Amino acid sequence: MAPINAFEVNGSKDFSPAKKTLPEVELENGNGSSAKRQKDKRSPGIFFDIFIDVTRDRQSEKEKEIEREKGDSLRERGYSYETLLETANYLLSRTSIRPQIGIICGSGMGSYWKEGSLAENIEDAERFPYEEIPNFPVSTVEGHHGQLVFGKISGAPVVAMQGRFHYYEGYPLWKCCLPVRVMKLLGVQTLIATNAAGGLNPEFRVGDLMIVKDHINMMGFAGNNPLHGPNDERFGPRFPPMSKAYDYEFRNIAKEVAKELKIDDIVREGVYTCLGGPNFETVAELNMLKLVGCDAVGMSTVHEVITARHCNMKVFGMSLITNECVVCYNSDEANHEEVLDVGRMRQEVLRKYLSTLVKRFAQLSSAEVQP
Ligand SMILES: O=P(O)(O)O[C@@H]1C[C@H](O)[C@@H](CO)O1
Ligand code: HPA
Repeated sequence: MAPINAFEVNGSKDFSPAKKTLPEVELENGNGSSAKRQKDKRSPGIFFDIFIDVTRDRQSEKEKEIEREKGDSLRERGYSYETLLETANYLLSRTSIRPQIGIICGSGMGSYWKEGSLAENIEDAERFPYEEIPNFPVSTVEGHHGQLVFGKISGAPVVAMQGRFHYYEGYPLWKCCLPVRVMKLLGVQTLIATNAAGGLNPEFRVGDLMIVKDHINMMGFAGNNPLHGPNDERFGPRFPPMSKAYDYEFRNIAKEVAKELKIDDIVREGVYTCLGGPNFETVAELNMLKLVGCDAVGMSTVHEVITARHCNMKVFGMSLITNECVVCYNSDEANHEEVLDVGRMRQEVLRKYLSTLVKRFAQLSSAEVQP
């Protein structure tokens, strides 16, 4: 039997290369007028002019309506550039800190308890409870502090979220990520997003730290994305690339620093994914996530990183592996207390590691702006 030729479809052979130019098409606009009709010599001049004017008026009315709706829906969502600028200006008028780095403290990293955590060790700290910040959501997770902390870490000006917003709390993704855009308007150039996560990679151990190399946006597969809806170009483009989401240089620095601090035996690198929560995953779900290349699973971060990259912030992601994911039916079940306990046990290491990283990232950024 003759081998099947990939170019042979339904018996016809076409080996010609793809045409470089596209065939001309006649475009019909939304109101039914077309270039052809405009050129139609048989149309009586005066009626034709009136027809064109009416069409043009209708078109500009329609455009205005679309613009109005776009503005309204953004306002309704409390997410307009102007609204977030109001929030950023409120904060800037109450603190002298001009943060360069934004940090989101995950479940194991100071969002639940004060003593010893990174967020509690910020120098010259000025704290803003979320409920006092205009247009800000409030934390509903029990035990989350829910405050923005401005100050310095190793001399670098920072703002830290002590408690984040999760989708499972009932907030839409854009609202979970609102603080990231506020950070951008505060002048933040680098986002450090941390989280607690279950380890899927069989080589990971509880208490390991995973530098996030990439993510899989599971919720995005179903169309749930923080950038869904009208796009405001002042934040970023309609179709942002996401193939360099986690900064390569930051990841290398994190590996170097892990060696310097002699914690490289617990520092890993891998792919993070986020599901909506609040339930922990089924065995079948975890097996599927493993199969598609996820090393750790959590309930946050992915949408924050998408929002940060959309507005051109550099991103570093770090997961604390708080539990081994249960991938057979006779193992113990995951629970939130375990997540918090591991966070508490690792907080000293995390504080040291992250504060060194803040210092190095800040040095890198200031070196980049030198002429
Ligand atoms: O805020 P993160 O993503 O660190 O919190 C994880 C996910 C859930 O909120 C919680 C589960 O224990 O930890
Ligand atoms: O196993 C987990 N699954 C989802 N989120 C988590 N956060 C900590 N551990 C986990």
